[in-house]
Amino acid sequence: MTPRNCILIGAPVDSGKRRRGCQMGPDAYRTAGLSETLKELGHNIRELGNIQHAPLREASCENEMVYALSETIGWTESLAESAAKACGEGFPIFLGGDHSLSLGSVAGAAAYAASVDRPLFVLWLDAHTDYHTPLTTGSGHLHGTPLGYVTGREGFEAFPPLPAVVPTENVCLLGLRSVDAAESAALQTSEMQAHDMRDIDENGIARPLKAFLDRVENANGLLHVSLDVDFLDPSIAPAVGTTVPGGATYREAHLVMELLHDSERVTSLDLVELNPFLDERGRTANLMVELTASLLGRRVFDRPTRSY
Ligand SMILES: NC(=[NH2+])NCCC[C@H](N)C(=O)O
Ligand SMILES: [Mn+2]
Ligand SMILES: [Mn+2]
Repeated sequence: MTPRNCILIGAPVDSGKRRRGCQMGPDAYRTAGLSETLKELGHNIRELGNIQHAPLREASCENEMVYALSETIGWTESLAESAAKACGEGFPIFLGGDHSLSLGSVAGAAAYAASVDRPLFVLWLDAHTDYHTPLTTGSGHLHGTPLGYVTGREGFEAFPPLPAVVPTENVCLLGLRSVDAAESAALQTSEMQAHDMRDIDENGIARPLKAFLDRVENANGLLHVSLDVDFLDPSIAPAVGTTVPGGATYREAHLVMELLHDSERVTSLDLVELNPFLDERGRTANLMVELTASLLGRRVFDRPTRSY
C-alpha cells in the first residue's frame, strides 16, 4: 500500500447549528487515537492542531432565522485557505466540527483542483442533502447548506466568492433519509446523484458507489469525501445532534470505506458532526477512527485475488 502524507486539520466549528458540542470533535478524534492508527498503517502524519476562523466581519441575511452567519463566514474563509494549501501538500483530513466546515473544505479542494486543471468530485455520506441556501433554510442552521454553496446556488452573497464551482453532476449523495421540501425541489433540477436508504436497501450500497467511482476514474478526477456521523445508524453512532433512524450499518459503512480505498481516488476527507457530548464512552469517535482506517487501507486480510 502506498503511504499517504496525511495532514490532520482540527476544525472545531460549532456555528452551523444551535446545539453545541462539535467543538470538542477534534480532541475526541485525538483521544480515540486517529493519528496513531494511521501511523500503524504506514502513513506519514502531519498534525496542524486546531485552526481558527478568520476575523469576524459584520454580515447580514434577509432570512432572519439564519444563525451565526459571521462566524460561519469566518470559518469558510480560513478553511478554504487551509484546504487549498493542504491539498497541494498531501491528503488533508478535517477533524470537525459540524458540517458547515465543508463550505470551506470543499471550496478549497475545488480551488486546488482547478489550479491543477483536474475536475473535483464530491461524495456526500449523510442522512441529509445539506443543499439549502441561507434563503431557503427553515432552521437557519448553516450546516444544512454546504452543498448549496459549493455548487454555486444563489443566496451566498455574504460568503467569500467561490474560486471554483463544483458541477452538480460531480456530486454523489449516499445514505439520504431526511430531505426538506425546498431541498427536494432543488434536487430535481440538479444533476446530483442522490441515493436514499430505500435505494440502498434495494440495490445495495456498493453498486451506486462503484458507478460513481468509475466516473471519477474516467474523468481523472480528484475526490473529496464528506462523512457526516449521521450517515451511520444511530444504534452504532449516537454522538450526533441530528440522528435519523435507518442509517448505514457497520458493514455498509466499512464497505464504502474499503471501496474508496481500493479506488485510490480519494484526495481529501471531512469527518463531521461528531458531538462528543452525546457519545457513549467514545464509541462513535472510535467508530469514525476505524472507518477512516478502512478508507486508508486497513483490511481484514490481504486477499490474493478478489474474484470469488
Ligand atoms: N449537516 C447536517 N447534520 N445537516 C442537517 C440539516 C437538517 C435540516 N435539513 C436543516 O436544514 O436544518
Ligand atoms: Mn451533513
Ligand atoms: Mn446529516
